[in-house]
Amino acid sequence: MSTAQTAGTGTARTAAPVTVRVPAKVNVQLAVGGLRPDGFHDLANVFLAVGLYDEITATATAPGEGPRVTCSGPDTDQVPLDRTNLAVRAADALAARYGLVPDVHLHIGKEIPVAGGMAGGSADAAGALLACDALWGTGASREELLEICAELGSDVPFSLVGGAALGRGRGELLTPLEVGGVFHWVFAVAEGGLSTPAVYRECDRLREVRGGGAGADAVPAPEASPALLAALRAGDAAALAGHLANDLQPAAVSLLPSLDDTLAVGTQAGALAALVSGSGPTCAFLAEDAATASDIAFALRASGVCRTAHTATSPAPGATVVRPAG
Ligand SMILES: C[C@](O)(CO)[C@H](O)COP(=O)(O)OP(=O)(O)OC[C@H]1O[C@@H](n2ccc(N)nc2=O)[C@H](O)[C@@H]1O
Ligand SMILES: Nc1ncnc2c1ncn2[C@@H]1O[C@H](COP(=O)(O)OP(=O)(O)OP(=O)(O)O)[C@@H](O)[C@H]1O
Repeated sequence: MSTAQTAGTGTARTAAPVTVRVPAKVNVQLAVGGLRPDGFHDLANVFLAVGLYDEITATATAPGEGPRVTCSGPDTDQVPLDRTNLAVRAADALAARYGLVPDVHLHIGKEIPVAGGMAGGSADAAGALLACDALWGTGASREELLEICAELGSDVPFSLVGGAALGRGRGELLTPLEVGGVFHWVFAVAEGGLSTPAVYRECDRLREVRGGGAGADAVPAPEASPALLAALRAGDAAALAGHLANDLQPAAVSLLPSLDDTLAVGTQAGALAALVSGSGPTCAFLAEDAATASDIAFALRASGVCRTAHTATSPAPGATVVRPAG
């Protein structure tokens, strides 16, 4: 047992470490509208949580020590271990709201690719928020947690709620969606990452070039596809395959043209459909069943077009406390 000191009240409590598991996401539809004055784009963002997880463990440290973060997993060297880490920013934000000193060690067990378009940093932020809330006994409401999530990043609210949801605004305003079955996926992880702002900038640049300089006014308001939402509701993989769409895909491919080869290999190996996940460079392949997903992952690994490939199913639950068991 360790001791947490809350600066706001000056009282010491004993608290066991808290571990939270948080899923990755794939955007089954990402409709990108025009550039807003605040630098974000209006979206119709259909999020689906997938069963690839980061685990965030929050442990109380000595009073006055401040936050500390460590990370384990294949991409550890690309994760910042200072106050810019999104998990630390989440702990800082919760502590600031409740007048506490964030004396906490956050350990990230990382499975989600870094800068891969699967909301890995966002997952860590949502996980750290929930873990610190439990560790410190702050008892923040769901609404308060969602508000802090939205301040931390556009994808962070979805990492907290999981399942499937339509994200409006810059992606932070969520409406839960019904999912009628299990979907089987393969994710091809690229060597290196892509910067999300750079991919949005490239999307704007391509639109300018292809629209003959017509600008943001020519971009239609983003709308979720009713046929795609119906396919999700029905749990119908073949129908969903026909409606997967990502407006950021041309930009990601423009920045990393080898993604076309990755998409082709997975498609030839039997995927129902292939697309870039969010801002990329991870490529997502929808498969008919678990056996086909394994075959596609094997073909992708053997081809050398990606660093590795994972299979996973969706939907997956949002951020969940796994230790201490509830
Ligand atoms: C590509 C997606 O992953 C799809 O879910 C998200 O839209 C990105 O969400 P995120 O990584 O949480 O992004 P944020 O941390 O909120 O924003 C990072 C940067 O991405 C760009 N950005 C992000 C969201 C949005 N709706 N429009 C944007 O243009 C902006 O340049 C912003 O400064
Ligand atoms: N806990 C964290 N895990 C990973 N990256 C982090 C974390 N905190 C900060 N970062 C920084 O954020 C950048 C983006 O990482 P992240 O894994 O969130 O990208 P992403 O999955 O493409 O994001 P999204 O899909 O939400 O656009 C990294 O390059 C890294 O510098």
